[in-house]
Amino acid sequence: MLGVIADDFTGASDIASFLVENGLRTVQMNGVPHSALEEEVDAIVISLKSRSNPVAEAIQQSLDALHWLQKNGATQFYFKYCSTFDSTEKGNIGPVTDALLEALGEDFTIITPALPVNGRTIFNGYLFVGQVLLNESGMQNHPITPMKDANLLRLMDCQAKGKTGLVPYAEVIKGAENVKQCFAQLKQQGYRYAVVDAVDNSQLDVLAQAVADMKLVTGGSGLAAYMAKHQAQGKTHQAFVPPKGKTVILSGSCSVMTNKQVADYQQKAATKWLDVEQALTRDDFVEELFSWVVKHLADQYAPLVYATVPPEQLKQIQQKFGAEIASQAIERTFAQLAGRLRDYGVTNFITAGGETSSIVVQQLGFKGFRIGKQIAPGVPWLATLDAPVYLALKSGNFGREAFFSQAQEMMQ
Ligand SMILES: Nc1ncnc2c1ncn2[C@@H]1O[C@H](COP(=O)(O)OP(=O)(O)O)[C@@H](O)[C@H]1O
Ligand SMILES: O=C(O)[C@@H](O)C(=O)COP(=O)(O)O
Repeated sequence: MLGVIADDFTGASDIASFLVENGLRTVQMNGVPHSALEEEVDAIVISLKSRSNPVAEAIQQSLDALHWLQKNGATQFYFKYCSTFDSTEKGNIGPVTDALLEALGEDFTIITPALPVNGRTIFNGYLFVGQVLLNESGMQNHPITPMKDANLLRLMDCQAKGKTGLVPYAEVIKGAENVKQCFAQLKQQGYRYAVVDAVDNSQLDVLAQAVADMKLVTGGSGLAAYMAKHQAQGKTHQAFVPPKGKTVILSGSCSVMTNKQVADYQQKAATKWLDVEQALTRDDFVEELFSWVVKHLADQYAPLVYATVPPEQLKQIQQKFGAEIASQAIERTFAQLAGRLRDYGVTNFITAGGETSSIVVQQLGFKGFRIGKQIAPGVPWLATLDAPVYLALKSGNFGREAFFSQAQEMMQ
């Protein structure tokens, strides 16, 4: 059984959706569960909010997740992080990978954020988004993890204990046996991690075969899709769509794509900006947002509350209030608002942004999720295991311009 440790909630539903689409019976859990899993499944995904926590906390959460997965029957482990890496030279991917390797008694793994279906590819160890390098893609302006370097070897060398090598494209296309030999050579030369090039899905297919016996694999959801395909051997599962119900959209991502999605939705529905200053200074601000949402719940399209701003405005806000204070105030406001709306009877939540989605789901407190139909690659509908509540957790960069209306048009 495959045990996945995902460093945020959008990332968790992303990988879970690809596992299901490729035939594995999968559940997604909200944090490390307190009891054993009763269902019989092929894969378990644990959603953590560990991407930008202090490193010791991220390690502890990840090890707790590993131990729970081991107790619940997982035999191979996947550390899922963002396809845009979202981890600067001080980030958690290296230290968490080291801790997981150590706990499993292993000394080698791979680094593969590639997700070609969403334009994330790796060539000569550099991560591209579409046709540009990661650090030219808009990710250099990310509010929490500004990516100023696209070289995955350099990023890992700054973060992790060991040395990082490369399996270049020319070697990957020679096939799985050759890739395994490259791993063996790198290991012999004292490397602990291998960045593996992948410019399209066929390299991920090769790589999935090369890592079939690797105890710990790390990467984005692209490789996991092919690992699932090989494990499931042609099985398929029916994915659900959510029923129509009271719906709200909460957007806390400032990515290029989310900015476009908010602009698109402003032409279609009632939208309200979450002003950081008011979030910081007014005790009744959540109540005001709540009343505004309630007023629009019967509209044709659901109301959207958004903190999303373009890079220039983000810079000004961060200079005025401090980046951490601003982001915490926004996350707190979204979490409280989501809680109020759930108590009021809202059943369908669409959230944009990894940190934003994570805090909202943690606040709502459901045990876990079944995985439904994808709205866009990597963004499925989720049904909670505990109540008739449905969520779509959209990674900042995923989906097309009309994502928010498309998600609602799928409801039956
Ligand atoms: N207007 C804003 N000013 C300052 N910080 C913001 C603003 N809007 C969003 N943020 C913060 O930026 C972060 C975005 O991260 P996240 O939700 O993970 O989005 P993404 O998926 O694009 O990475 C959140 O912590 C959020 O609170
Ligand atoms: O791999 C991805 O790109 C996503 O699954 C992901 O990790 C989402 O993170 P955010 O962009 O912070 O939503």
